[in-house]
Amino acid sequence: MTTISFAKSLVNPALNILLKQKHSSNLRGLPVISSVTPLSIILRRNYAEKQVFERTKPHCNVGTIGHVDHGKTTLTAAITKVLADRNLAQKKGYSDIDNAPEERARGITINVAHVEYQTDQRHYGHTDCPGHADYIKNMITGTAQMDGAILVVAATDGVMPQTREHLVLAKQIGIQHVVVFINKVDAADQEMVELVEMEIRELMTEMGYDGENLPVVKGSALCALDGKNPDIGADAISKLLEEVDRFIPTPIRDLDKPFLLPVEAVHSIPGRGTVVTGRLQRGVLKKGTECEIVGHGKVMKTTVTGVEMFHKTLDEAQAGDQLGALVRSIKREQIRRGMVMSKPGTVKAHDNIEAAVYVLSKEEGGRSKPFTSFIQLQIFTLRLGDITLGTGVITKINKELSEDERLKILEGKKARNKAEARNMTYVPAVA
Ligand SMILES: Nc1nc2c(ncn2[C@@H]2O[C@H](COP(=O)(O)OP(=O)(O)OP(=O)(O)O)[C@@H](O)[C@H]2O)c(=O)[nH]1
Ligand SMILES: [Mg+2]
Repeated sequence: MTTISFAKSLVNPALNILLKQKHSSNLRGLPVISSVTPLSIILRRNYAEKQVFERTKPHCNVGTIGHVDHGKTTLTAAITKVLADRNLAQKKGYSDIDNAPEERARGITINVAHVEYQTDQRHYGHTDCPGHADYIKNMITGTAQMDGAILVVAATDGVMPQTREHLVLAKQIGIQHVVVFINKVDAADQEMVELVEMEIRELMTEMGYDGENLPVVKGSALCALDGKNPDIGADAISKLLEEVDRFIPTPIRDLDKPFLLPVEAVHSIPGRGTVVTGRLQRGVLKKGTECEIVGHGKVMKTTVTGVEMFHKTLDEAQAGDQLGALVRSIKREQIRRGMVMSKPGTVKAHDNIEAAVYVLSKEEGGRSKPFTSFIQLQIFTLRLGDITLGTGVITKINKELSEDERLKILEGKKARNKAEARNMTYVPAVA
């Protein structure tokens, strides 16, 4: 762990780095990096037909993570199908979830997608994350919204690079409860499935989870989706959901604190106004509430004139809800990702923070080269207590450089001249 300082960024070179702990805070206008949320598209389409959301069960946010093509989206679709058969969800087809043209063309998930379903116990918001290494920032944003995760591992492949990487990230983000689904058992023999289970339990232990005891469910999302082989299809999905209900606790939400909503996306609804979407991080948000939108050097006062979750209107959103808030007299262009919506006077913007960071090693999907002062980083999700933030530049790394280290930087052509190199400090990627 190394202490470094961040300031506002000018550019966004990609880097996998997670802020773990806040030492002092000073943040202004750090954009929240996030992905397009289909929730907002749903909101746009459905704002007119308003159903009312009734909060009859505790709400929990889960989602699917894992290596590319292991079946996360198929599983998400299968869950909605199995629950739709019990009137607990609206069935979502595979193409309803991966619905961007590029996703369809490439057959991979790029943006996270949010779907909604219920079990007998709870109401769920489910985020389907992309597995492809190129979209890791979307995965991080998606995972940051989860209270627990479903790790999908294909029995045909076993543990693959993003299985490991997603687990490292989930752990760093603070996901304490992971249920494993070994998928594609229709295409693998029994021996292989058992080997994969051993492999994944070992990996989970290595990552600091209770690998021996955590639930591992085996099945085939595709069979469930196609309504075939119920023992590995629908029944396996039901078993998975039972384990999710049992193993992932409903988090205790911070309902008493002033509300705070980091802006994930902003949309304009013709005839209605501007809608801000995101996950309410703390407090409750009611229709008619006065609020401030803070960040990027601005503080704007407005009133929330409507609140929605998964197409339905809400009288009151609670911490943990993935919502859309209609705001009065503010144009879409005035609000950007990176701002937060909060109770007036409770949040101040800063442009400097000091933080302890955990830097992913090359093996964990991070970089192999050292960081230098003034390097500009993209920090996909920063969890500073309650705040989720975005991009930054390291202005100072509090570690002295040895002569060798300085030379290494020079060789790496990070410094423009020797004088610059002498003033640089650097931190090696640590495991
Ligand atoms: N045989 C078999 N194939 C499956 C199963 N589940 C998914 N697949 C296939 O595996 C491929 C990838 O499935 P996806 O659901 O797109 O995988 P993904 O993990 O969402 O992929 P990314 O989001 O791009 O990382 C598709 O061709 C699916 O039809 C299964 O249970 N059995
Ligand atoms: Mg997918």
